[in-house]
Amino acid sequence: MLENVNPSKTAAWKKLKEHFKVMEFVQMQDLFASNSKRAEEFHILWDSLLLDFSKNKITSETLNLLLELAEEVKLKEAIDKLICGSKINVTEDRAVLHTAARSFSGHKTILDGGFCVSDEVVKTRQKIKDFTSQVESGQYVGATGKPFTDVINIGIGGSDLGPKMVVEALANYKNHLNVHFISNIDDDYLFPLLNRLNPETTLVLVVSKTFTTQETIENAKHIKAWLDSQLKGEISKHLVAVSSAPSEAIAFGVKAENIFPMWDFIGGRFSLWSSVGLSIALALGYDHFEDLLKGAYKLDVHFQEEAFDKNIPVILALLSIWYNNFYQYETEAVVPYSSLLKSLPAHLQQMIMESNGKDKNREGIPVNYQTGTLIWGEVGATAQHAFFQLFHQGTKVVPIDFIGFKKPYFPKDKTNHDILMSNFFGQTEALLNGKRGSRQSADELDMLKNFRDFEGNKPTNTMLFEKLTPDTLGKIIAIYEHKTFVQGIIWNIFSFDQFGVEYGKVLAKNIQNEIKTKKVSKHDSSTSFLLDYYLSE
Ligand SMILES: O=P(O)(O)OC[C@H]1O[C@](O)(CO)[C@@H](O)[C@@H]1O
Repeated sequence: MLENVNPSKTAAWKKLKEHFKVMEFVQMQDLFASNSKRAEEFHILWDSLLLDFSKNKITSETLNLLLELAEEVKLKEAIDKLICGSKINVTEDRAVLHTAARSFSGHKTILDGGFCVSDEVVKTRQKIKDFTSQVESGQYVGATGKPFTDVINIGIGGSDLGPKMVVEALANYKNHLNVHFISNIDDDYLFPLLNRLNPETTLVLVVSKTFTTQETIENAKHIKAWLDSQLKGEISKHLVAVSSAPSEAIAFGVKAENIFPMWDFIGGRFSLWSSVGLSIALALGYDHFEDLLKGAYKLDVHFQEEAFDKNIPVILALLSIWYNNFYQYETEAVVPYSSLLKSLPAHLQQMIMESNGKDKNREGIPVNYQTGTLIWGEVGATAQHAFFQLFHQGTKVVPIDFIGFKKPYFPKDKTNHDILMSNFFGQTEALLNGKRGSRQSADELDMLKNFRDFEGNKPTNTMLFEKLTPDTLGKIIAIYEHKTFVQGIIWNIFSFDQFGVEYGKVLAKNIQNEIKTKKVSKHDSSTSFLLDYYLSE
């Protein structure tokens, strides 16, 4: 069990509140002016990742108090409990072991009842490896004997966002298999895709932990019917399931040997490291999938062993707490300077907001402080030309994570990469320093200067990696997973359930029946009004 500590009652929180009164109007430019070694003081260099967090509204006192808070909420004990497989997902009575799915420590994690997670992980990795190499090599073929060229991954939420993001991000590592992702129920997307594909050479992965998620199952039924109508022969060769409900998958028509396990100790939004990552292995080849896992594993070791003041996820989480709970900034942005990472913000949205969007503490009592960061973003430099204006001159402050790479994938000519990265550095500089004395000519109106000048003082973290590789991407994702975990611990909430979104699914099912029978039962007057209008001819 996790300790139950109300963060707002801790000594550190009280001291942080007092300290905030001093810091609230401090200008970061002044902090830099008074300390020429600020960047040296506030950075972490680990495994060729440089995190510069000096452009934040902190002093060493702020950091020490935040670290005190981490101690008071017993963060170290919580991390150990996470990694060793304690049942910290209390509301669902489960352990939380996504780290075990990417562990290479050789350490055996045994659950109550004697189930050896590590043996199961090793067995599953081998199954993924064997299947992937058979499909890649053309040894495993479809109903008409042809090798596969395309793979459709049907899944939603964690069964889609993570794998899709990784496959896109590592496009330069791809093999000849084209992997397509279907998540929404949307014929306008599904039909054109199926029209483009040849059923003879299309492999279908139905990825659903529960095997009951409506969007996934309806899409799967539709695609199965498409295979059935177009192919003569054994269409089960085209069907693979990733699920913790094998009997449902078999009832659907998947052969037992084509079912890959999902375990209840890995939440959907943390599952890309497990069989849910089968689409990743198929798209990139197993070895690259394993490199991704190894990158995340290295970060796990860093997270568990490094002192908190040099611990990347811990520092990022503490800064986020500082802004969320003291400055009361409501959102955070993540801006990766690589077009390949365009789906990273969407993956992080599910991972962070489904985890920490909770208003009750671990005793079930409403919290009296803010939880759950709102996260959003887009790739740089595109984002600069979309919403950065508000970052620079808006009334809202949005702390931003800048993620960049020293080298591009194709290193021959760095010209464009250098331009991209000049923007990366230039933006954080402008956000820090703002702009003063903008009058362009002697006779220009003083008034115009007011519009061109801006004060800066906008916080950013800069994460500079060597290159976007599977190993690097594994680290990036794991950093945010652990940052999310740390925040959940500090906020004293349960980060691994999702009852709200599950209830939404139930209501949708009821309404679907009403639409089918055209009989609207009792809802609030707005919902009834809308349904009546929807059903009217
Ligand atoms: O894998 P499943 O069971 O189909 O669930 C898909 C997604 O639905 C959710 O339960 C809610 O969106 C997520 O947590 C999960 O990733």
